[in-house]
Amino acid sequence: MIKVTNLTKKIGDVNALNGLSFDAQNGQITGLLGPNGAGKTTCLRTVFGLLKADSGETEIDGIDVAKNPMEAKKNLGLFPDPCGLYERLTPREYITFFAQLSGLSSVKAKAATSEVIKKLNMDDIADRRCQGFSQGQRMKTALAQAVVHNPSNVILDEPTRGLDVMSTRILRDLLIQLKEQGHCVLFSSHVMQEVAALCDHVVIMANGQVIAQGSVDELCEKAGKATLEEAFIELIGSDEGIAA
Ligand SMILES: Nc1ncnc2c1ncn2[C@@H]1O[C@H](COP(=O)(O)OP(=O)(O)OP(=O)(O)O)[C@@H](O)[C@H]1O
Repeated sequence: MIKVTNLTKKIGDVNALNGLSFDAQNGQITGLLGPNGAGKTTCLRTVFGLLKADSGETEIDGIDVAKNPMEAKKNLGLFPDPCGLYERLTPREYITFFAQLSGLSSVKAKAATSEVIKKLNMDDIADRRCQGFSQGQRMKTALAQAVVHNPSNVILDEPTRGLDVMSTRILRDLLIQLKEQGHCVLFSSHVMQEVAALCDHVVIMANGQVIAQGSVDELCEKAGKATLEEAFIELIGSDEGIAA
């Protein structure tokens, strides 16, 4: 479970986070929606401990990220930019390397890597160098890296940006798999259909604050609209955050 409470973060003159509070539960996919500059990336970076909030708390499974970052991160996987894989490594080498960085011994890292490769149906590419991989193959490798240490929580910042239809479908299926295994999945997106199709809980934010949150149905009901896209526009007061 991920819990952020009253987070504030000023970057330069901008209040990127302005008293942000929400929970993301285990066994659920939670979507962060908001217009450009709403604070989604800043929020996810703070959750991962890459940024330090000025005030407020972030907890991963009850562990305070600011006070106990190493312990908190053991329970957290961050889906990296799939373009940034080490081209000369095979997925098996790459995933094992990150498993060890997460604190697993060499033997346990190898076993965990074999397991995640099987789980994500990657046996056919596991021992090829990443160079030349398709976008879908890159994504699977990146996701395997994020979940190899079996974290209970996974965060993804606009994971389907730039992906083709097939790769997007692969990623969606993987996120549903994680949810069904009881993980807490938190991701940001501008794609309304994706959020509506995948998310159990949606947090709409603007100006570093939560504007509204709930299930897609609850948000539609609150806004008096039939679709999430219309509800978003009504609640935010503009259509700025919707992907073209
Ligand atoms: N390194 C930085 N320097 C200056 N301003 C920053 C920096 N990082 C974030 N900000 C500002 O903080 C605010 C929140 O930015 P953030 O990237 O978190 O928004 P976002 O919701 O992820 O936006 P987008 O949907 O466009 O990716 C914005 O006004 C942004 O310009």
